[in-house]
Amino acid sequence: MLLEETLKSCPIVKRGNYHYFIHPITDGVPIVEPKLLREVAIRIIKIGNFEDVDKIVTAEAMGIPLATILSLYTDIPYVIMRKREYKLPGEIPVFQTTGYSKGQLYLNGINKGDKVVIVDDVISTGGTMIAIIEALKKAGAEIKDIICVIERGNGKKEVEEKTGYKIKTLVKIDVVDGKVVILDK
Ligand SMILES: O=P(O)(O)OC[C@H]1O[C@H](OP(=O)(O)OP(=O)(O)O)[C@H](O)[C@@H]1O
Ligand SMILES: Nc1nc2[nH]cnc2c(=O)[nH]1
Repeated sequence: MLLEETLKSCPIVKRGNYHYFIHPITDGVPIVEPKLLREVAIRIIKIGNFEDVDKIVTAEAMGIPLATILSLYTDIPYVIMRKREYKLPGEIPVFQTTGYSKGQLYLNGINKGDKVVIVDDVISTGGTMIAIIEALKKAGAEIKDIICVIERGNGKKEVEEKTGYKIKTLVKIDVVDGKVVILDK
């Protein structure tokens, strides 16, 4: 499949000590082909539980194209957790750490009792997913499903153990000797 094929040949750069892979779905770089975006969206819809869901939730920045195409396919509106504070009433700030960055994420637009599906492009350390789940719990949302396109490292397992939520992914990878390798899930 195109996702796996394109991952195997994608470039790796160092961000501090972190070996960061660069791929159209996770970076928008160098170019996003519609057939790849479509494949990924259809695969997410096949494994995800979008029935009776009020809102899709994602995090800035690279969850946005995914949430957009999923919203168009499912007719479910979406909410972006932004890195910028808007100071709207009820805005929920949470702390986000990744393998290479630290910052805040801000949740708006979720009402108590909303049924939500979380989508993101990649789960690595799991720091971002912990922040998203924390914000949604504070907002009183009901998390119906969590889907990330790519998993690497132990983050998925750690988040599952810590939060009790199951996280679905399309592909598991590792970065070995400057290359992406596809792992069995
Ligand atoms: O599991 P983690 O270690 O937290 O990594 C996963 C996060 O890293 C990327 O976001 P990033 O904050 O780099 O923002 P970007 O989407 O703007 O690249 C990606 O979109 C995930 O949200
Ligand atoms: N593009 C990209 N996004 C990430 N988010 C967390 N880790 C990574 C990575 O290695 N590459």
